[in-house]
Amino acid sequence: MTETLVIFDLDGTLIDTAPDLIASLNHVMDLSGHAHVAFEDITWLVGQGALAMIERAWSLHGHPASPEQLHTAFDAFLVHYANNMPGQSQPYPGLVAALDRLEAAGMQLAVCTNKTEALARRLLDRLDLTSRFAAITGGDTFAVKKPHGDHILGTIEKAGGSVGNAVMIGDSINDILAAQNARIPAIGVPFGYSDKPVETFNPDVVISHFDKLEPALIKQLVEDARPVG
Ligand SMILES: O=C(O)COP(=O)(O)O
Ligand SMILES: [Mg+2]
Repeated sequence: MTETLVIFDLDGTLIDTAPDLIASLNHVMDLSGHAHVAFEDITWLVGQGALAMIERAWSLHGHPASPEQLHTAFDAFLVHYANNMPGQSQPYPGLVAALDRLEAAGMQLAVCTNKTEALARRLLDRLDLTSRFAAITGGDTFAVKKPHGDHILGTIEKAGGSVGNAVMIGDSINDILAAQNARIPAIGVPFGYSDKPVETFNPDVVISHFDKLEPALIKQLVEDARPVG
């Protein structure tokens, strides 16, 4: 049997990236002459990748972007965001200790994010976390991204895991839906960026802090998801 695989979302789950995402987004808003977005808008803007974030920010101010404007803004965002990493972004409290516990219990770890794979790798590199993960996949790694189940299935395959022995942890509807679509258990975290409470997406369990992420919980979720008989 393969090792148990614990798959993490990135923005709003592993790492609190909001201040840097908002700073780079507002840099782009400056370039295009639009008003800044407020920090509180993060819950509505993040989750579908940077392109969607920029599109939503422009619409928020009543300036729907043309495809050309969107791509120019996207390129400027990527440069600004990549150049300023890691900025203020940091792992959520208790994360590193939780990763240590899972690894000590023989579990494997992976990242499945809608960020571009290059940005995700660069950020995890700068925070010295890359070597922890058997696979890191982004919104542009496959033909589809979360909430499509194939983003998770592709991540499991890259990590050398199996569908019957994997769990997804995330902060947004895309993470929970992707887990449900891939038919693996979902753990919700309430400290990230979601415009609705994570429990409304029906994850199997919600943990309020990484202190609660114990190997026994993961094993139980995998066990409960197994078909009877
Ligand atoms: O950057 C985004 O919009 C989404 O990123 P996430 O999938 O890691 O939450
Ligand atoms: Mg997220």
